Amino acid sequence: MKLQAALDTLTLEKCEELLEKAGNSIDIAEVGTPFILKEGMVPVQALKKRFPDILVLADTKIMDAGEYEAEGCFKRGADIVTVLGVSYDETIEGVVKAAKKYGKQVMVDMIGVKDLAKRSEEVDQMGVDYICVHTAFDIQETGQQDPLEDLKIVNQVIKNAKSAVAGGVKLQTLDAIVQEGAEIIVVGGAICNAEDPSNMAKAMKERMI
Ligand SMILES: O=C([C@H](O)CO)[C@H](O)[C@H](O)COP(=O)(O)O
Repeated sequence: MKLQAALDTLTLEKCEELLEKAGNSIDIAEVGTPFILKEGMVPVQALKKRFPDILVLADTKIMDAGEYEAEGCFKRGADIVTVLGVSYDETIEGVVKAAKKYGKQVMVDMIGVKDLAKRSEEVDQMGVDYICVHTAFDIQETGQQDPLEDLKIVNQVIKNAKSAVAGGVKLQTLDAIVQEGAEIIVVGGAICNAEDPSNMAKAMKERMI
């Protein structure tokens, strides 16, 4: 079970400080979508160079030119890229093609997917590595989506890919997710906004088996 720290709001300097202090607990450093929108691929390149042993995920949320866009990320050091589950099959297949070319990995972000079971079954046939249920930041407070329930749906239908979960995961909600099982647990705000981010990352990783 891997801990993925979603780096959405910290400066590159703060991200490096976090990985320096808690790198043993963080399996995957996610350069989050807001970070990429602000800085492009610069943090992906910088983190990969400084922490070659930590997997770097570029949270690009690709949904248009799959192969072309993914290739640009892999060339710049990303180990994993994200593509949206609501994309056309051709886009997801293009990302998979690029990943195979570079020996890298693909995470499909199921944010906004209406029929999670059906789409997960479809995506599971496309050679992707991870299928990630994701409660969008903008609906986390509404209570209309439960990451744990979504994870159960995906775990029931996948045969090839591994599951991942993202969106509002906190120390208090971690144990139930760990019990259900997911290959990757993505945590953003609960780590980055903690009083001591490195201690929080360590505490969360300790609870993951
Ligand atoms: O992908 C993310 C979000 O859409 C911002 O782009 C986050 O990295 C992901 O949701 C995890 O963050 P938290 O919800 O803060 O744990």
